[in-house]
Formats: sequence, structure tokens, C-alpha cells
Amino acid sequence: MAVSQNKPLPKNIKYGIVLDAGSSHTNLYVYAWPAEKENDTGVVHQVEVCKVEGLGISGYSQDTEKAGLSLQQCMKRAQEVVPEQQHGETPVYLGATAGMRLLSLQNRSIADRVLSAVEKMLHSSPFNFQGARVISGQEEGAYGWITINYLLGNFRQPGWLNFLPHLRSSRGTSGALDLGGASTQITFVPDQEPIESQENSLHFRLYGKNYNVYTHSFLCYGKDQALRLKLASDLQASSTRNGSLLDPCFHPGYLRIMNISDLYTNPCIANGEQQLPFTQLHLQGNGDYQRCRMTIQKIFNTSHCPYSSCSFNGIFLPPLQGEFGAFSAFYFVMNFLNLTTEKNPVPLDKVTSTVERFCSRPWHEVKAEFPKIKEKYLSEYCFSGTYILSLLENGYGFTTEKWQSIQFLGKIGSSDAGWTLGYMLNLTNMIPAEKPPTRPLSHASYVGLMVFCSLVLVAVLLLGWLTFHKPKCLQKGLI
Ligand SMILES: O=P(O)(O)OP(=O)(O)OP(=O)(O)OC[C@H]1O[C@@H](n2cnc3c(O)ncnc32)[C@H](O)[C@@H]1O
Ligand SMILES: [Ca+2]
Repeated sequence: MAVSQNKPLPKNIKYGIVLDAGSSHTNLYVYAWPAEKENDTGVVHQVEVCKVEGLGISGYSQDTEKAGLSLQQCMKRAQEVVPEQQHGETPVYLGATAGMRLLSLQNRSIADRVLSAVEKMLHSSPFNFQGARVISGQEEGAYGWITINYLLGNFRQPGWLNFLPHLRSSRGTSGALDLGGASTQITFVPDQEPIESQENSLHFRLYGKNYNVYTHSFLCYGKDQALRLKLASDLQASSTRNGSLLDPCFHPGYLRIMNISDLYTNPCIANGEQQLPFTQLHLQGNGDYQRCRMTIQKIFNTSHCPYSSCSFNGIFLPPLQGEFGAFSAFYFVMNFLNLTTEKNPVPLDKVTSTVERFCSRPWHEVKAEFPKIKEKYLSEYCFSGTYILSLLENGYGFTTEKWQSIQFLGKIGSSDAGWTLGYMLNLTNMIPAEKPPTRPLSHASYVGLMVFCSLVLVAVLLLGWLTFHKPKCLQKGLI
């Protein structure tokens, strides 16, 4: 036991857990940070992500208990990641997004039962359960924006090296674009002030600085619900008598059969089912990007705008400003199409031609090339790529030039881009409103600075000595 004296003291690490209960699935994130640096920027980072098997919690409306049980495996994983003696002090939060917002609109009591089932499960875990709730679209946008700016270091205050002009950070904040399965969010700091519409306006004071942020969450415009909107609009425009539809957003040779009742089961699609003389929809792909884009265009209503400028459906959108980070399905789809790998953003015309070429490829060929990718994902990359272009170009007005300011992000460092980190930082009060007092230099920086100064001093002395006492060997004409 005597040797244990020489062991370095263990670092005091704290942990926090957030479950992102999305419309398509649930992810559990474990975050960690050194306890003594709690209020610094950029110290909290993701140490684990666990993907919950099966459906998103809103998918268990027929058997609500299963929503709770589905989380068991990832909760076990979290118990392995967080040291046992810290389980009791580690907070756990669950935030549900658009899938649960839709279920609440459709049937409030079932949605409450789903939430109770997940609460019961999380209460029974050894962690410090802090609540499960449906977060608003505004919160989802805001926390996504906080997450990426925290991770990108954009809230960082000038440090002691900032007297050197080339090291001074002049960066502002980055906008956040999030594409989920059931909703999509756009959040950024506009130039224009004040923000014309109250419900799209947020105010933050972070690390001593004020931020006026624009945000909007479009319910039903996540990529799964957008596909439903598009199909419902196609059906309305078609004169099919047997439910067969040619779909330009799927590959030539692709066939999908859907129950009409599944299409009309949520509040995104207003009634219309009753008039149809068939119960199934037979979709037949023909991979025509231009036509696909035209059919998607119909789900964006741009006929009215009660503000100085709008995105679509009469929703206020100020002029786009600054850089944007685009994550979740924006990233999954662009990454699959190899459009995120280059250092500089891929130009809009190259993105368009890549999606166009991909859509035109026969389904059997695509399937043979990517046998390991889930068929649900693979079959929808053509639609999703086209939808992303429609949403960003036509919906939000990203022009060829503005497109260059979008960066598609999966992770920033070890952490996934998404709303969960911002949510936890806020609920644990880890983002102070005021700038924390600057701490004295750390030991390492102090030693570094001393060594640097000593070297400069030695160099100056040597130079002086050489100048005034030129050694004989350096004097001209000696040889
Ligand atoms: O935010 P909400 O709307 O509640 O939805 P979500 O949280 O479940 O949405 P995700 O960002 O997890 O996923 C967005 C969509 O991308 C799909 N998706 C997830 N992983 C993917 C991958 O690797 N390739 C293609 N699509 C993927 C998923 O099925 C959804 O349709
Ligand atoms: Ca999401």
C-alpha cells in the first residue's frame, strides 16, 4: 500500500446523460467534463452514444409500455460508462421531439402514457432522473444552435494571447440547420433588428454577450413527413383509379407498396383518404430529378407572406446571415452522396448534378453497390437529396453564393451535432450569463511562458555579445 502515495490523484470527472427521443429513433448520449472547469467553454464533450433499437418512442402508441422497455439496453450501457460510485449524482434528462409533438396533437392521452412509461423506466435506473418531456420546436432550434456554437468555440472569450492580432478570434456565431424525420429547424443571428415576428425571436446572454437569435421549427417538414406530404399532394393531383403512381423521386425499377391508411395517420396530412377508391398505393420509381423537384415544390406554399420576407407557409425569415452548420439528416444524406468530404464546401451545381445522376441510376444497380445499407435509407437518398436542395434553395433561399456558407457536420470533435448538449448545458446551468472571472495562468502555460521568455533573453544577450565583441574567427580577412 505504501506505493499508492506516488499515484497521481484521479481527475474529478462529472457526467450527464441526455436521451434524444426523436421521431425515428432514440439516442442516448453520455457527456463528461472536468468538475473544476464546469463554466469554461468547450470542456463538456460526448463520451458515448447508444442507439436504441427499434422505433422512436412515439411509434409505441399501440403498446406504450414497450416505449419504456426499449430504453433498457442503452441505460445498461450508460451504467457501464459512468463509474458506479457516480451513478447517483449523474443527471438524466429525456427530451422528445417532433414525433411526440405530432402524437400529442393526435391523441394527448396516448402521448402522456408513452411519457409515463419512459419516466417509469428512467426512475428505476440508478441515475438522478431529472424528467422526461416533449420539448418545443423553438427549444429544439435554440439548443441545436447553442450546441454547435459551444462546440465550435464561438462563445470563447478572448484569452491572454489575444493581444497578438493574428490570434484574436473575430468569428461570430454559426447558424444551425437541423433536419429530423418529422421536423426541421433553422436558427441563426440575423443582421436585421428587431426580429419582426415575436414567436421566432429568442434572446440569450451568454458569457457576457447578448445574442438576438431567429429560430423556426417546421413541424411536418422533417424528411419522413415531407415524403408523406409529397405523396399526399401527388395523389391529390393524380387521376389514378387503382392506386398506381409513377414517382420521380425513386430510382427506375423501384417499387413500394404502402397502405393508404398509414399515409393519413397523422395531423400533417389533412383528411382526403375517404374519397379514394383503393386501399393501397403502388409507387413505381422513374428517377427523374427535375420532376421530383417539381413535385416537392408543391409542399411549400409561397403564395402569402405577412412579413417583409418569408421562407414558406407564411413564416417569417430574415435575410440569411453568416456561416451555417447543417446536421442530422442534412449530414447523413450529403455524406452518403460523398458531398461532405472535401475541405471546401461542394458548389451547389455539383451537388445538384450528383443528386440528379444518383436518382437516374436503376434500383438494382444501386442495391448491388450498397448491399449493407438499410433498404429504407438507400431507397430514399434520391428523395432526401432532392428534398434538401428544395428546402435550402427554394424554402430558405440559399443561392449559389450563400450555399458556400453551409458546412455539413456530423460530429464536432468527439460530440455529435444536435440539440442534446445545449439542452444539458442549459439545465445544469453550465453556461453562465456573465463572463467568468479570468483565472490566473495554468501551471503549464506559466512554465511555457517562462521558458519562452528565458530563450528570448538568452538570444538577445548572445546577439548583443556577438555585436560588440565579434570573435576573431568571424572577423573579415582573418584567413
Ligand atoms: O428530430 P425528429 O424530427 O424528431 O426526428 P429524429 O431525431 O428521429 O431524426 P434523425 O435526425 O435521427 O434522423 C432524420 C432522418 O434521417 C434518417 N436517418 C437516420 N440515420 C440515417 C442514415 O445513416 N442514412 C440515412 N438516413 C438516416 C432517419 O430515419 C430520419 O428519417
Ligand atoms: Ca432530431
